[in-house]
Amino acid sequence: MRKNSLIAYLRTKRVLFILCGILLIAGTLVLAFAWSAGLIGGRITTQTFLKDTPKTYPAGYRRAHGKGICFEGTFRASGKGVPFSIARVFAQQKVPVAGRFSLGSPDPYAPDNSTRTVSMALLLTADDGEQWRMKLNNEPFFATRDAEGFLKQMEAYKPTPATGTPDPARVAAFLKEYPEAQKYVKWDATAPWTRSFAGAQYNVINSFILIDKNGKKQAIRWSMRPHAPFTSWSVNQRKQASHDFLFEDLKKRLKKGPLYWDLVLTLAEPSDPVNDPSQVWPENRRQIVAGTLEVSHVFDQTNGGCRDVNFDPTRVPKGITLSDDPVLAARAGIYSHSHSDRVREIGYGKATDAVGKPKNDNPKNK
Ligand code: HEM
Repeated sequence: MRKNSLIAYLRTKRVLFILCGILLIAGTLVLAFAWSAGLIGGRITTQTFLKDTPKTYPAGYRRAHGKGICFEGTFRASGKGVPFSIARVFAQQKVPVAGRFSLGSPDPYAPDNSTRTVSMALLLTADDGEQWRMKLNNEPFFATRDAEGFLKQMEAYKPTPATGTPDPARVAAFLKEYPEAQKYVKWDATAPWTRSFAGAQYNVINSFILIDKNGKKQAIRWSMRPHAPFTSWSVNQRKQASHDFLFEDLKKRLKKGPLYWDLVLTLAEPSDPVNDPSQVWPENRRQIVAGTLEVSHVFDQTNGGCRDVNFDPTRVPKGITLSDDPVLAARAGIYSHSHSDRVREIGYGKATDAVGKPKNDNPKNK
């Protein structure tokens, strides 16, 4: 081989070698992105939690807790939270609150007797500009120790087409993998259903950490405890209840005057699990009433207000931080996706009912 053609040959080899290297790196990056987006390898991402929901109802609605009503109110701090946290909300006399009551069902047209889950979402804005957002349910605990368990629970309890009921073998396999969910199943089967938003206690379920002025940390959970007494309905009363019974009841009560809930902080002992929302803490834990929420009036969610808010529970003010509860961490991403999807649908004019236009007038939105 002559010298020139040898050099040309080696150059071609080098170019090929470099090209292969570039392709290998690019391929690896594409695969890594696809894996992290959950497109290959069956990895669970925040999108996995939302994949089934958008087609079941019109655009612009929350992917869960679709039926809701906005409210405004005021939080009055008692001052008893101040020794535990520098968050301004614990000291400020009057904190404005924007909120939302909802049903757990994703369907914005669900009848009020179709689910036992009722919820309260809050956004407190203190005078130092710090916000505290939260979502609370009337359930006292989460079914599973992690968010993947929630997906598996949904899957296991899906009715089979043949019988219209869940497959007992799938349920048994789920309960074997997540034995802690037995507690939730029992609660779900036996606890009375609330007959009013006003008398329900709303629980944060995940754990958070308070930080005081010396940097000392205290793990907590909290509840909004109603001043109105809890009322439940019999199975018959529930069956016969009107479609919007709970929302109508709320409006009627508010015509007579405001409704109140105490913000009750429960302080963890060092032995209490803060990273597992399926585990309740012993009943004798110290509790502090850090203030009282007054709800003064409600208004339709189609008119804005709470409609476009993401009550992301990981948006906490200075003086409160997140625990390492994996369900809390997973929720942030799920809520962000649900929020950006629905707000995008509204922004691009795809939503009709969600923004108060005639119901289902655009078949593309179904
Ligand atoms: C892995 C578990 C969970 C999943 C997949 C999930 C999913 C969702 C989704 C997609 C939304 C709609 C969010 C939006 O568009 O703004 C939502 C709302 C909500 N979630 Fe969850 N959630 C989970 C756990 C929880 C827990 C533990 C609680 C109770 C503490 C909770 C309470 C709520 C409430 C109250 C709302 C309605 C908030 C509002 O009115 O804007 N969720 N959830």
